[in-house]
Amino acid sequence: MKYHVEARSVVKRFGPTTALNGAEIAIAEGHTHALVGRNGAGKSTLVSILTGLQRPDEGEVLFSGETAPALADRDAWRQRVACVYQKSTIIPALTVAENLFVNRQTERGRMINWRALRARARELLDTYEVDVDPRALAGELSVEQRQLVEIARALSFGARFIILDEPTARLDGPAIERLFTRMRSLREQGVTMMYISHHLDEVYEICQSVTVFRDARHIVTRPVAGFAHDELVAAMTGEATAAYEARRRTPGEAVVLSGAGLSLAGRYHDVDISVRAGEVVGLAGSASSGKVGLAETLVGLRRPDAGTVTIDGTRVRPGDVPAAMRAGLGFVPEDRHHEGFVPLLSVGENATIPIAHKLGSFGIVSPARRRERAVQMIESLDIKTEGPDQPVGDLSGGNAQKVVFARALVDDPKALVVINPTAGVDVKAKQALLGAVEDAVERGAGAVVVSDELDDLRICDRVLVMFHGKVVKDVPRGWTDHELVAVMEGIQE
Ligand SMILES: Nc1ncnc2c1ncn2[C@@H]1O[C@H](COP(=O)(O)OP(=O)(O)OP(=O)(O)O)[C@@H](O)[C@H]1O
Repeated sequence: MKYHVEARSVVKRFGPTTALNGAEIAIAEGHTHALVGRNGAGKSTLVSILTGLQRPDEGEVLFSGETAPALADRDAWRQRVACVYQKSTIIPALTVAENLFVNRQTERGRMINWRALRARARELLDTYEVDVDPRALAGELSVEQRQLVEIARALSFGARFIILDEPTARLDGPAIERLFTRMRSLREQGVTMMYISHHLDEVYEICQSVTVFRDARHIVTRPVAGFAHDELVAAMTGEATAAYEARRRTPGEAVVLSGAGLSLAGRYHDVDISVRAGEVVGLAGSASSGKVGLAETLVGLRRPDAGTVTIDGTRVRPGDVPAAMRAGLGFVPEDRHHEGFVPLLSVGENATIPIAHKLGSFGIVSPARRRERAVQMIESLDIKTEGPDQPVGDLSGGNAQKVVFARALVDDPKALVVINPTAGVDVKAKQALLGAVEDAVERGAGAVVVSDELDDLRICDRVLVMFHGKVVKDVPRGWTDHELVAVMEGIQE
């Protein structure tokens, strides 16, 4: 078989952590090949090595049988491989055209000709059938449009190998389908792709072959056809894993979180929501439904144009996160990179921010108590880290998400709001996080779970479905995927 890309016996260490330990991958020409594994298995580290951003301590990378270029030769790497990361590399303050030609605007030292730049951008976008205005500011694009611009930019350097690192994590159902259609057409044109995802159903849908990494090593490579789901999960986790069983409970009477008459222009209109102690309420809907905006209002990240938010009996000042937390809120934001954690602070410091005032007298935090609490959280959420002193910025994506979760739970919240709580976490960790929400609810909290994932919504006692900024249906437990999706897409009320 002809391999487009190979990594052989790759070792990569970060201090005491061995992120890759003799890891291998070989991707056949023209294949869409999945790379899966638990959080911290070494997938992103392999991506950084396959894209020439990091040098392996041992081992080698080959493209079409030839040794990879020197790290400093960025152009040579760009011609061989492109990567669409979950986190955008697009510069929001620049236009689409500028982003497409960043670092290559001037040819032979000439002044930038803006008109020509836009025309070239238009041509490039047309070639790859991307319907985006080259004059638009990149920061105003949707996640989907931004990814398409990144794919077009990647292909424009001539790369025939694209890595997609969790590309669907922030896309809704229809956008995922459109991405898959595009991937199929790229494959027909002979483009080779490596696809990283924690959604195994996507792996079965779009990939032909799959490689499993576990604990920094290659475990198996097989065609996806005939690779049973249970077997794949067992290869990832090293053991048989049963499906998560949502628990049954009877919600109490007391309302612990409510929003009344909430409106925010362009997002949602005149919404009432009320969550009782011991109850999990889901919020579902497409990207334009307003569900994330509503949740962000409940936690104080957004100030509504009208309406009130009450947490555990306290009417909180709109748009004031600390006030909401003082009233008893714990939350997991949508974008962990912005509002979730402080990368330079340690795991322990991040996880205990909300209780800093309780860990010592006179506002001075006792390091021993912080450490003790942090160690408890690391154990209970199974966070893969060197220890509480490691900066969160060094953790793998899924493990950083668990730290954000730890922070949300550390002060025993009365009201818990989690937005796409399991984004980027592996199958087993997903169960641990959903279990942690159910535990908090059993201790008397009320929770709101906002998610694009039907699996996350299964723990909900009821799901409020939003469509174009309105709550259109209150769906009790027992729904089927098909029924819920139909309501979310506005097909059925
Ligand atoms: N810059 C770094 N400094 C220290 N440790 C690091 C660094 N980058 C990665 N690691 C460690 O290497 C290991 C592998 O991380 P990597 O990000 O490759 O995992 P992953 O498989 O991509 O996980 P996820 O599914 O959570 O994204 C982890 O234990 C991580 O903490």
